[in-house]
Amino acid sequence: MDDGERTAGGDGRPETAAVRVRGLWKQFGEQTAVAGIDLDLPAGRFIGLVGPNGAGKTTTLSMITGLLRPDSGLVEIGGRDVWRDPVGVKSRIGVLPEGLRLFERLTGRELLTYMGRLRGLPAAEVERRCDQLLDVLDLSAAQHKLVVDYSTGMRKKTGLAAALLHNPEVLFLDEPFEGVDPVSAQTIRGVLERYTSSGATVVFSSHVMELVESLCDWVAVLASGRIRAHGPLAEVRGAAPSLQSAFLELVGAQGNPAGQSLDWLGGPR
Ligand SMILES: Nc1ncnc2c1ncn2[C@@H]1O[C@H](COP(=O)(O)OP(=O)(O)OP(=O)(O)O)[C@@H](O)[C@H]1O
Repeated sequence: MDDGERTAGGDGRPETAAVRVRGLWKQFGEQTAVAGIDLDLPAGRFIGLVGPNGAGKTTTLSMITGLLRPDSGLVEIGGRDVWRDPVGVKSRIGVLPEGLRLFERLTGRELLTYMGRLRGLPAAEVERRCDQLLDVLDLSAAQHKLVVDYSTGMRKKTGLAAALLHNPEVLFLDEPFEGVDPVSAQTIRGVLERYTSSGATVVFSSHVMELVESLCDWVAVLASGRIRAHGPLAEVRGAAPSLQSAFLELVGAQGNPAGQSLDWLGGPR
């Protein structure tokens, strides 16, 4: 796509690219983590970035969101270059990174208030949005507890609230459901579905195919630092019975033959 703005959705929907990636490359010493990615992520979609462990998902998302400088390549969000206009881009995106670090000695409420003020929102608006987010994410009862005492799920939900406070156009989430119980997962899911139904874009990485299949309407499959397939979910799944089977075929996973070398396991003790 030369202008990078209109892309064919593949399911009959003409689409605007929320994120445009060209020739993205990252090397760590001898290890090529991301090997030349070209991708247009359509706006208003629930997008899953899937791939096996070590495929390059976190590295890709970190480069797209301006957290890690690529060796080469271009990333544009809403038509703005992430590395030439970092402030312009960062005001329009929300990020829930992997291994999220929060200020442990603030309460959940204080943390969100701080983030909202950093984003330049007026104090009254921050308070209003904090009330609503804490309520919707079931964090109201814990809002005056220190973050250091929060569980994994509470941390993810706090991170999500912080990423949503300024009402970004695109939300990037690295493994948002990892370590989250089914109740919290359902809550997070509801918030994200509501967010995308208003025309915003969610991009999240995961290796849990069932989750991606049930949430996303558009997927990109990454393996060994390269895009193996991308497009509307139904198109990527093709004739395969599930995204999981399509994924295994795409990433060429023969795997280890079910641990056949573990001849001692389960034998006489
Ligand atoms: N800072 C780093 N230094 C050296 N190698 C790195 C670094 N970050 C990532 N890598 C390597 O780059 C490759 C891609 O890693 P990345 O974390 O992006 O994969 P991933 O798809 O997010 O994996 P996972 O699903 O296991 O989180 C891996 O081989 C990893 O070991």
